[in-house]
Amino acid sequence: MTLPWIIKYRPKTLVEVENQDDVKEELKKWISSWLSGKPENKAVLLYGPPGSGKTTIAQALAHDFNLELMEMNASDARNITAIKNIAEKAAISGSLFGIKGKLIFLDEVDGINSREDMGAIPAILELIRESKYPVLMAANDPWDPSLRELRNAVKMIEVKKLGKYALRRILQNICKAEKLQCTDDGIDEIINVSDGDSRYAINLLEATAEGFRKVTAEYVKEFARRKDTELDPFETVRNVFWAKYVWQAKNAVTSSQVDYELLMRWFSENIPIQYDNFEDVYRAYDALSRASLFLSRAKTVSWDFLSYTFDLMGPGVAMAEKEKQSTNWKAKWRKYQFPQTIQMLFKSKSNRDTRDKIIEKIAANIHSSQDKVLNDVYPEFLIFYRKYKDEIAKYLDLSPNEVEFLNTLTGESNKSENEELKTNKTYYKRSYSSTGSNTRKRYSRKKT
Ligand SMILES: Nc1ncnc2c1ncn2[C@@H]1O[C@H](COP(=O)(O)OP(=O)(O)OP(=O)(O)O)[C@@H](O)[C@H]1O
Repeated sequence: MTLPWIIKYRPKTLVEVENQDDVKEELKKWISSWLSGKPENKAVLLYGPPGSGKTTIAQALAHDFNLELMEMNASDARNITAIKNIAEKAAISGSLFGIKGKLIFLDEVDGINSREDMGAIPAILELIRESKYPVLMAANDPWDPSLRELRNAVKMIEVKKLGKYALRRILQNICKAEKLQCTDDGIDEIINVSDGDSRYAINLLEATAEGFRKVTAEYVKEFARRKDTELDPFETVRNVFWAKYVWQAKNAVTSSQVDYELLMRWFSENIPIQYDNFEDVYRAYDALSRASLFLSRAKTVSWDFLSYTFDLMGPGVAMAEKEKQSTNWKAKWRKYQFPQTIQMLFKSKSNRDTRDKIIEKIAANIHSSQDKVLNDVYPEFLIFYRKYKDEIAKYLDLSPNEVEFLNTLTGESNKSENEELKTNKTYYKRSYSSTGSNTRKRYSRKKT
């Protein structure tokens, strides 16, 4: 099975984690204080730049102390119900079978927007107070004023970005394990452009190896970081749709810094915009729905499934266009659209209440949970709504307010709002709950 290397080579134990000795020592002391029944601090917040190893350290810590890691990824950490849910479980001492203790891990708490996610921080504070288990958190930037109370309630531990020597060892070990020809200048080039971000460095090594079967400085430059591009979902989506070959599409998704779940919404929104042929649209949605399935399996069963998410979301969506097989194929330029569901996150509370009412009605009609409807059904629902407005309004018994809301939402997107969204990097950051807990933090993810 081909696993992304960031997952395949993620250290399992603290000993395997390069450097970060102070962090490891402090964490071991902290967990030991819990095990001795006198916890020094109820919660710890690990903070440091992306790819410095926060998620990796959390997982290795749980492994070494034989603790069950109860992870919440970036979007869960913004969801009050999800936090309360985990808090309830955490308030009960002893696990179901009394074998393993637990370590609660909330990734990317700096992604919480105090205005939009009102209640999330108080819920986390309550979780810390009530929990019978240690609560570990991670953030890139914990200095936002809205996180002040949280900072006061935890012990803060800084995770510094990895130095060149550590990064070199990580990359060289992978080259050796993969029996890959990596020149010294190739590794140097990766280290230079990665700026201490090990996730980026490993992804770049993998992308270069996959594209060229050899890692030299020259080849690495081909894939080198174009920061803005990577953070830009428009670019990732375009690179996938315009990929002529499987490896190009795969590279576009694996090197993107955009959160996987978010990326799925982008594809979901833009597949019918990019593809004209109905069968291409069908194949692309089919691949995307399978990607979504594997992502949820990756999060709940095993991160091994994550590689399928990459393959289906990138090459699966890209190769859905049959015409690509012809020699005359040319990429079609299209104006991509922001996912409607993401735009909603930025709208006022009353709008969100209206949306939630609609979701409640859909959920009741299809006998599904509201969470499922929001994540899996709602994006497609909006596409169908454009076509079958009247029928849907009648069937769901929508109020005039709800109809107006849906009409606005499915009409022309608001330019200034898009600009605002474009600058909100929080939503673009790949979470490895996606891979990390993620992925994580993502795929997320986060989340490898
Ligand atoms: N100290 C380390 N030793 C060995 N490998 C590491 C180390 N730190 C990170 N890595 C590798 O880099 C990958 C990314 O690290 P990780 O996801 O833990 O970073 P992070 O700090 O949680 O990033 P983010 O803030 O973006 O979530 C891991 O999958 C692992 O393979």
